[in-house]
Amino acid sequence: MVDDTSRKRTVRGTKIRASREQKEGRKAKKTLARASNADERNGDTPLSDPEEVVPEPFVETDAVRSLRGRISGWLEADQPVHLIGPTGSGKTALALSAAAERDRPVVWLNGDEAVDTEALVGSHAGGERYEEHDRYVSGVDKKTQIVRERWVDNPLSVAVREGATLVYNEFSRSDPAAHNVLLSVFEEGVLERPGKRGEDRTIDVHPEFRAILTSNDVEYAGVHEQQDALLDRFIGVHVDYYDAETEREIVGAHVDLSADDIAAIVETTRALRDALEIVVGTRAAITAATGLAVFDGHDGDGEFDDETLRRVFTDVLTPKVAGEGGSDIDDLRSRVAETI
Ligand SMILES: Nc1ncnc2c1ncn2[C@@H]1O[C@H](COP(=O)(O)OP(=O)(O)OP(=O)(O)O)[C@@H](O)[C@H]1O
Repeated sequence: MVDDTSRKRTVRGTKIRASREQKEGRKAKKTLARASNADERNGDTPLSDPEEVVPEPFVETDAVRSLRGRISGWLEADQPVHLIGPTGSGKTALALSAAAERDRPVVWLNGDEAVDTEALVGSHAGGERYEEHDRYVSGVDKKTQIVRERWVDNPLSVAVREGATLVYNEFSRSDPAAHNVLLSVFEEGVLERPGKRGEDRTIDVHPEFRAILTSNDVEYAGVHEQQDALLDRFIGVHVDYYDAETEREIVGAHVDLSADDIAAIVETTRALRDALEIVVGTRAAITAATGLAVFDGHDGDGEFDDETLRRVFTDVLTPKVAGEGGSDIDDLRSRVAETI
């Protein structure tokens, strides 16, 4: 019977070549380590394939194609594009369609009060303690304690590094101070990661990185005014409501109603848009159509009766005035009734 102690001694004294299995194992471990580093760096930021972000449905009329052509042209000219327009006019759908046209991954970011520099760029996710065991030579177990600072990149860093198209929706809802890091991205092609320690504190902007930002017109409540120095670096494309034909096609693509019904809904939407001070976007037309498809309410001639149209449009638009007192809702009801 072989004495265990002596076997260890013998083995320790012999130079052992790593077996093929050991080599394969180490290679696999390295691959895994690389993959998990990438996941870690990307944090929760998904990199979408361009075809995944195509809005569904997406209607392309001359008006839509012309706007998207302008956006795509400016992106090709390496200019960040800022889509500005009223709520529900189609900015997000256009931004995603233009992003999908580029054959690059897409990173999505939603602006709001909570977005600060860290949320854009990344942060330390705490220290991670792990033990490294060296069992290369059987019988020898060398342990080393390593504490590694984990840094997790957020959407801007991921997009800049990967050469993605960043779609930054409702950009003007975020605190303008958070956007200081954007200046050097667009001006010098460098992203600084404040808070990051070590040599890779900055990232060189990938040549294929592009940004499409969307904002409601600045007069809308709750929107911060962004610094001029930054706005100056964007191309501004105004996205107004589409022409009636495009709106009809859009509403018809979303809701299964007859062409006559869709035409009546779009005509009513556009009349209310002109008559009321509140924003009556294409989204409102789609929502009204969704309701009308359920409530029906056709008269003897097969047309929507006015009373049903009034009720549905009042319900759709009430959230825009609710909270400002009951009299505003009464006012809305009578203005809708006058228009329809
Ligand atoms: N070309 C299009 N084809 C199909 N649907 C569209 C198109 N453009 C806009 N829409 C639809 O119209 C509605 C409003 O569009 P979107 O959300 O893009 O507007 P927005 O201007 O980004 O709105 P908000 O300012 O509220 O974010 C959505 O339901 C969207 O799907």
